[in-house]
Amino acid sequence: MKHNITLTKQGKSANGTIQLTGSKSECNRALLIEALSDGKVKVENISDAADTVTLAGILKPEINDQRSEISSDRSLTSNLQSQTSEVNIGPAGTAMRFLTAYYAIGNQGVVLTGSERMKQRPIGILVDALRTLGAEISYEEKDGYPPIRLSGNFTQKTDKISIKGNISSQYITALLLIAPKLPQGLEVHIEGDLTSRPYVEMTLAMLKQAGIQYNWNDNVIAIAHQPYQETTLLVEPDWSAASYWYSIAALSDEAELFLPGLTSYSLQGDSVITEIMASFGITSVFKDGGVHLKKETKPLLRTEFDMIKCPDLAQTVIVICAALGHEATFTGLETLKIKETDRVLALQTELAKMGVKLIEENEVYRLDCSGRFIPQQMFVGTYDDHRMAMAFAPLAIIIPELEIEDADVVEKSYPAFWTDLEKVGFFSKAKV
Ligand SMILES: O=C(O)C1=C[C@@H](OP(=O)(O)O)[C@@H](O)[C@H](O)C1
Ligand SMILES: C=C(OP(=O)(O)O)C(=O)O
Repeated sequence: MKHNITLTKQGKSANGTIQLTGSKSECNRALLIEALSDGKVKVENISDAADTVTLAGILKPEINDQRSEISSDRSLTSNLQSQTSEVNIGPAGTAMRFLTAYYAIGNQGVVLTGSERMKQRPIGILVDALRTLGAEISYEEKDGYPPIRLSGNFTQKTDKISIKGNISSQYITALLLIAPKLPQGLEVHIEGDLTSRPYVEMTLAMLKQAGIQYNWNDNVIAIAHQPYQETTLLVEPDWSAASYWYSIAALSDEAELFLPGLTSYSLQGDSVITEIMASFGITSVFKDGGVHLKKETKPLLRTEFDMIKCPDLAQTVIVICAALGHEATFTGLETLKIKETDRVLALQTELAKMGVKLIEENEVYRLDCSGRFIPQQMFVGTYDDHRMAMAFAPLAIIIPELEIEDADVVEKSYPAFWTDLEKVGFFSKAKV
């Protein structure tokens, strides 16, 4: 059952310490590496993001028992336990792509499926690459989209594949994660531009931590067949989740927040939020084992933002600009249309409720704040997208009564979001 909440905020200051959950992206990679490592790799600081819990439950059937008690109707379960062959990963895109590669080279026949939205998120580019490698995969419903059937028969036919880089980096990560297990290793040739590049860098850095050597030259990444080394992968808190705290700081008159565990040398590309938010007067000081955010008043001069390396920050930054009435242009938003929802359309629809337009011209998006107003009340539609809920929630600082649709949507990456907000003076009430 979906339920909405009304969010209000007392005062315009935000002070406190917020312990964020582990990075969903790091955890999902770590779980795959662990599963492929023949027991050599362990994972520490596992995230409680629903997407990660779902993936862990599928890859580590022994924790399924515990999960069945905590699972919500959103985190769908794998039925590996009951020995049937359908694996349902719900709305977890990264997990869908990684498991496609994992089962493609395994010896277990499965049908891999997900939420209704997952059935609209393309997977054909990855399936084609895996078929070229030797996997047997067919589509159960619509060509190019989940659900897919993986036969469990795999004989490597080639060690070189070409793959488009501009649709989703997750396809490339999925291939790199299985590469060390392939008898002939793998050379991935990336065609055209590579979107979300820091996520590929994260994959390679984590493989390296697990003892895997690679070579990245121009558009070719090569990984030989090789064993994993014994190691423990320690997951850092989630920088994409941290972005909402930067947003709260930016919209407050006064803010001092401490986010333990975050580092300046993060594997997560979304740590670039520190640089982006410096332009909004938020300083980030790394000390005491985390990052201290502080609001300082300074003129906001930056007007161009390229989100191609950090697409998950796009909603956060666009909503902050809209809230501040700061006109800016945004590029690198192409992949937003195939995420949890069409995020461009969702932003356009919701920002229109405060008179702000996001106008596209030749892949450049201009935020037009000429008709902007601050309503007394606003209903925020969230479209099954956790980032819609979290990017708009800070608006409660400036909008007296904010209603947010389907509050549980945040569970996908940040289940404690609403309770964390209460620590700094937000108040959320179930809407009846
Ligand atoms: O590899 C990952 O962990 C992710 C890659 C990005 O996707 P795309 O490469 O599809 O942009 C990002 O948006 C997603 O939330 C997580
Ligand atoms: C796009 C996202 O996730 P995924 O692709 O894993 O569903 C996200 O968390 O913003």
